[in-house]
Amino acid sequence: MANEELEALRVAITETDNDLLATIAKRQKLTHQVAETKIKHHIQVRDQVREEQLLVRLIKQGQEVGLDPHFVTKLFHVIIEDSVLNQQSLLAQRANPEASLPINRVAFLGEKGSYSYLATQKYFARRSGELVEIGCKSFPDIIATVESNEADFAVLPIENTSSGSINEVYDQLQHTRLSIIGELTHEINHALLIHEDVELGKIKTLYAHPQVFAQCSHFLAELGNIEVKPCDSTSAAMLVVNELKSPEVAAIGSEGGGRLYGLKAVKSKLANQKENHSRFIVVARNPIKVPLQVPAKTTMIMSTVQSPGALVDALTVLKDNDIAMTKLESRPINGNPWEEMFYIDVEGNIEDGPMQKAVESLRDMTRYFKILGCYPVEDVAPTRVAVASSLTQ
Ligand SMILES: C=C(O[C@@H]1C=C(C(=O)O)C=C[C@H]1O)C(=O)O
Repeated sequence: MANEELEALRVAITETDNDLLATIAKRQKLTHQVAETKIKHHIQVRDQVREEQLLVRLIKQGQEVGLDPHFVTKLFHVIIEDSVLNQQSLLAQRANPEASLPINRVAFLGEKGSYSYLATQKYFARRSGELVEIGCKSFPDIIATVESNEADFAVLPIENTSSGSINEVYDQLQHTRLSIIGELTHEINHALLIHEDVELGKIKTLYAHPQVFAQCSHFLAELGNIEVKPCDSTSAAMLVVNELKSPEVAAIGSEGGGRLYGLKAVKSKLANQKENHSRFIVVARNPIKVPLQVPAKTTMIMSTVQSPGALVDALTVLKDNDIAMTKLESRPINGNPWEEMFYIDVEGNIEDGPMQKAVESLRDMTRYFKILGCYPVEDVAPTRVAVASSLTQ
């Protein structure tokens, strides 16, 4: 009897969920039309005034039907983020028809289940065309695969909130002819993964990528006397544990990835930082044009002349042109001891006037200067509304 009652309610919930999906799909189609209109009339994709107005109205209307303002705000932040990213992606694809391929061959580190694999899936979900995944063993292999035209794109992790910059990838960028055409941030939730058929006993050996060990150093210190074995990728670590089927071994990787290898997660959130995210870049053989209606970022590398204040002078050029720097990184130059290559991320489109002026000055005053790429910003900062005040309106 209780079961029948529950079943009937669940049928009604299923129907409501289906209606919700249909409504969200309808909204998405409308925002697609909005993007077409913005292309035609050269209007900026993001309109935070409009977002604020709609959030205030929805919070109020939600409250009238008994919905918590925080819930409504959170829900619509997700919906708006998706809408903005889809519109940006459409504009970028229209501006670069030659880069919109029927088949996207994408190189990444590891195999199915690695974090790079998950990031690849996420980035290419918004692009048209079929996805062909090409798993690689190392960062140089990934770059070579795109340079030799065996792949069209590569997805590479560049920095992580727990372990910082991924130097190996920065070093690869110094020598490649490839351009950065996109970026994305992906949550990295490290879990302890063991084979499904074994009981969690005394783990003696842990398999993972060296980056993972770096991000989980506090957890490893707690574990004490355990042998850590570095692998080429998190998916390679999962494969080893799957094959060994021993209660004494475990891998660290994503829970979803582990499932693909018959592994279960027995502990999660293992990284030193609670908020553990990685930023990935997407590279291709040719640069792309970013429409001026889309927020853009530009990455450049340079080595300055060896005189006091040379780096300060270079950074002053950015300041004088009102260009905001979002990241500054330095790496040694191979073969030139004690000389540094600076990697600079700035907000701005390479086709914008102030950016062109700054680039011209930087080319003149540095020993080496190269633009690594200009690409759409994937980070959609949520529009904040004062929840309490909107309720009193
Ligand atoms: C859909 C639009 O584009 C963006 C997305 C919005 C949304 O999904 O509601 C609102 C404003 C814009 O930032 C729009 O301009 O109306």
